Amino acid sequence: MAAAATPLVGVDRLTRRFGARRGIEDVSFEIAAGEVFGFLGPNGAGKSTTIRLLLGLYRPTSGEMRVFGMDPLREGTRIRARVGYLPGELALYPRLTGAQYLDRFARMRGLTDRSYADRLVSRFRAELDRPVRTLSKGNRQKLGLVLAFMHRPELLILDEPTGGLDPLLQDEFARLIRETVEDGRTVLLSSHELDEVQRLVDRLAIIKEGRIVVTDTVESLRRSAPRTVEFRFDGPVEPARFAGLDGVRVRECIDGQVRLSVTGAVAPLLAVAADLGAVDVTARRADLDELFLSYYRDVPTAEVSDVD
Ligand SMILES: Nc1ncnc2c1ncn2[C@@H]1O[C@H](COP(=O)(O)OP(=O)(O)OP(=O)(O)O)[C@@H](O)[C@H]1O
Repeated sequence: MAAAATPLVGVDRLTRRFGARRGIEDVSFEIAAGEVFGFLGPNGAGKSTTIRLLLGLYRPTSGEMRVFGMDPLREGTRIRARVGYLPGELALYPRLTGAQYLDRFARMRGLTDRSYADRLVSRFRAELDRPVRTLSKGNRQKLGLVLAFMHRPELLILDEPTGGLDPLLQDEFARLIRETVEDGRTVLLSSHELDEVQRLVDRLAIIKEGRIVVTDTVESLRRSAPRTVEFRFDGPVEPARFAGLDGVRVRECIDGQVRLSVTGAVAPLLAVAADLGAVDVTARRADLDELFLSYYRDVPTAEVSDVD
């Protein structure tokens, strides 16, 4: 999906250093209204730092950013009033109960109609009666989600949202995300888990060591992701016959069994296989795992080692 003329979130060459330490470097992306945008990267890549900058909680070293057309540094309070934020590390006062949290957040946000909040509580089976210090990680996360969504904010910023949720609640969360965008609202979802991101988002940026390495739609990334193709022959074959083909990488060649990673056209490959007398073929649907790992490992896709 192309970003709208005025993106809801716009980040341009944003850099934040912590003394000599890297935070993020030259990060640029845009999020259009109504989009679910994924921010994917390994631990320490810079996801939380970017989010904190967008919320006006950190001052950038250099670069530009806008949220709802406003500058987070000067108008952070106004921005935060329109955002539902689930931090990666949910810091809650240990003695307060979930119910007390809900009351406080409702008052702070001037929320008089609590019916949506109540529905969220029952959907996520959030425990409201116990002090939060006695809650498990998953139960704290459920409370955090209710607090982030309860006032139907225009923009949800969710840092590692499904950590600790069981599979049923992860499905419930996926439904909530879909409803949120059907409602015309926008979601920025940060995660280090590809599965979580590819299931939920339209477009994503992969960040590594503080820099964006790719920004694209999940659909287009999937199209460019390598497929695994395996051929079986009656006897040993020469792998060089395959290795010379464009977009083909030989991952394994043992006796008559050849396993390949294929990103290019398949016709030349099938011609070689037919010429060598292939007796069987299996092909696996392209998934993002190998592509994703290639970005994580910082080697070109064609050089990725076996990930199976
Ligand atoms: N307040 C800080 N002081 C010093 N360094 C910091 C601070 N906050 C972040 N960093 C550094 O910035 C880099 C990016 O960290 P960040 O927390 O943004 O990563 P992340 O992608 O959110 O990781 P994770 O998935 O583990 O939460 C790291 O090298 C981290 O050590």
